[in-house]
Amino acid sequence: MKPQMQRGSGDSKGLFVSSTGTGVGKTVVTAGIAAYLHQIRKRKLQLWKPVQSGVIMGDPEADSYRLRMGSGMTELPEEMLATWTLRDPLAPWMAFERADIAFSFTALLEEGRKRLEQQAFLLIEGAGGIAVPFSQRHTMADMAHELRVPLLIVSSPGLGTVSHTVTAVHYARERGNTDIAIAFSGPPTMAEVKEAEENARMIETMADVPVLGHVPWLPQPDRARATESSAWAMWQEQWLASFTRMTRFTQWLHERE
Ligand SMILES: Nc1ncnc2c1ncn2[C@@H]1O[C@H](COP(=O)(O)OP(=O)(O)OP(=O)(O)O)[C@@H](O)[C@H]1O
Ligand SMILES: C[C@H](N)[C@H](N)CCCCCC(=O)O
Ligand SMILES: [Mg+2]
Repeated sequence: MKPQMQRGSGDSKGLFVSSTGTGVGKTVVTAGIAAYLHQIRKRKLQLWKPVQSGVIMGDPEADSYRLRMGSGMTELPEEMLATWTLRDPLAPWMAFERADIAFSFTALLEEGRKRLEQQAFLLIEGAGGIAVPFSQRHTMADMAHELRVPLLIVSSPGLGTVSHTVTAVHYARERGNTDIAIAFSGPPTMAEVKEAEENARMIETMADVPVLGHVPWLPQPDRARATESSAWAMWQEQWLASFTRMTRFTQWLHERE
């Protein structure tokens, strides 16, 4: 595997978490990485969801809510976490259009660069998969590239993942990204260990990217318990107990902190 670092200017550090599609596990993985960097590594952190759609602020289903509670960074106001919260559950391009909002990619990048300058590691969760558009011209991959941060693509461990993941990596590269890794997220029922390992090997060989491992399957507190900080504390404790043993993943993170 070629070591390919993609870094912001100066001391800016961050990570863009994307995926092969929507609903694969970006929020769970981003919250889990944040809990690890914040609680175990004691790293100064910022969390950012540039655009979320299909929710309202404060809804326990909103990514901004789940990132804040899942990371344990409850001192962060939820409003700081998400720049745009759009009602319609659509790709940002169409969600902006339907809400009659004139979206500016340049302004979003400016905000990203300011956030990167704040002497804290910036964890960004994209919306949907890697090719999801903010606008006619710009996608999630463009944002990761423009901000010069490494890209983590969350994908499924099971049948179908090889084509989805290899395609996603090729697309990300075509849009300029060089430092790319994969994390599997999915229930144990989705793939036997042997199958997930074989899928990882095919992806690594075909796309020349590291597959950092299969994160724990650990459902977050449901809507009924989403306001209970003890339920989130238990989720973090269980997540960290498993995640800290994923040495390939944690090593990859340490090299980019
Ligand atoms: N590792 C995991 N453990 C437990 N549940 C998971 C895991 N990964 C994904 N899920 C579940 O799968 C669903 C989708 O996950 P998640 O919301 O993290 O996806 P996403 O990629 O962030 O979606 P979006 O594109 O809407 O932002 C959720 O119900 C979530 O709880
Ligand atoms: C509403 C959903 N949860 C996401 N935030 C947006 C997903 C957009 C997916 C667009 C697509 O790939 O077709
Ligand atoms: Mg999400």
